[in-house]
Amino acid sequence: MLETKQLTPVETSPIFSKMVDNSHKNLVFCMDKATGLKAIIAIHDTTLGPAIGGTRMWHYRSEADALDDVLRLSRGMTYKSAITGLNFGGGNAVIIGDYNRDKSEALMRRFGKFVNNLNGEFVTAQDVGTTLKDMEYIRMETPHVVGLSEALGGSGQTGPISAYGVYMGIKASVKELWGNDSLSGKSVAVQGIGNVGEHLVRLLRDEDARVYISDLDDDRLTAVARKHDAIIVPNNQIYDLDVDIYSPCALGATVNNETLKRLKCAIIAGSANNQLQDEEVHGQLLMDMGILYAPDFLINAGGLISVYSEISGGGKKRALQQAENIYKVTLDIFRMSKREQITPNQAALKIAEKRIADIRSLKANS
Ligand SMILES: NC(=O)c1ccc[n+]([C@@H]2O[C@H](COP(=O)([O-])OP(=O)(O)OC[C@H]3O[C@@H](n4cnc5c(N)ncnc54)[C@H](O)[C@@H]3O)[C@@H](O)[C@H]2O)c1
Repeated sequence: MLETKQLTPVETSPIFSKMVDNSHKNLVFCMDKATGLKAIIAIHDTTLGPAIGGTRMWHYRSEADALDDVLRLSRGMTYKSAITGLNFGGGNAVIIGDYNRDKSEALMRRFGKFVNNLNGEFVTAQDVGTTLKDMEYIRMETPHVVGLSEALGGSGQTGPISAYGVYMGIKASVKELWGNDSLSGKSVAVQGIGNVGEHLVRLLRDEDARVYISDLDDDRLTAVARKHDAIIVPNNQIYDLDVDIYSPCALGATVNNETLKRLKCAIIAGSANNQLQDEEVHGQLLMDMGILYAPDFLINAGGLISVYSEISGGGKKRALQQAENIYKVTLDIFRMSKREQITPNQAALKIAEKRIADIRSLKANS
């Protein structure tokens, strides 16, 4: 008789448990010694369509941080598409490295080959640390890239339309709190004046809001302050300002235990993905503190709307109309949040998850 040997249980890998936690579908690790490429592609959900998401290049403190970022970003993309009514799933990619020092044509093209191997299950676009030029390099290796320059038939920079969507979300939040949506005389702290932030500053200043700005790039700060008559504040003081609105437009997780002790605003509404360090904990804390939070994945969907128009052929006018609709959806979310006594983030997730579940069952039964 064969002796059966008892196998010792395999220690649970933090990678797999992290995938299980948020039901991720696929995770691809991309490595190329010749170009120094180290990247991770995460596919969260493809119920509504191919997983779409940016490729971010960032000097992460650790590979674990990069993994956490890509898992959170890809999940956010699923809900962003779902709540905006687009037929995309959610995915994202991160390239680990300093975009000023480590980027090259060969590295981006090698990354493009990894994207191509996924046969269209993942479609990528520009994000923090990548440019339209990088998208052109990726396009040399795969058709599964959007947000190309207008000269190449793409929809061009997504910053302006993303900023417009965020502006709509801010106006809806102001209407919810103060009964009318005028920004004249309102004070806004914009953290990060990059592609989205600068356009947002312009829209806010056009409506006569008082705008404070911070960024890591001093030259850019001076130029934007001069161009739009905005007030520069040192990075570490942005959370202490006595303003009506805090608008995070740099990186995520800036709403956390530390900053919540300092923030004095009535509204948080910005473009950065994953602004709440912990959705449940900090979403609830904001509600308890009486700070109105406009869900990031809802109001920053302008860029996605823009690249969707590139694929669907909807055109700029249609994309602008869809971005304008963020105003109405944001107000609907606030109403649902009040009615059901849940946070605005939970309300937005509930609507997005319902759409995904409905379409999943429609597909299963057809
Ligand atoms: N570009 C889009 O269409 C789009 C769409 C949706 C969401 N977003 C998100 O919005 C945010 C901004 O996007 P972007 O395209 O403007 O990026 P960007 O790289 O052009 O600009 C980001 C800016 O933030 C600054 N910054 C970084 N860390 C900072 C800090 N700690 N304090 C102050 N400033 C800091 C950078 O110096 C840079 O100027 C990102 O989180 C991005 O994921 C962008």
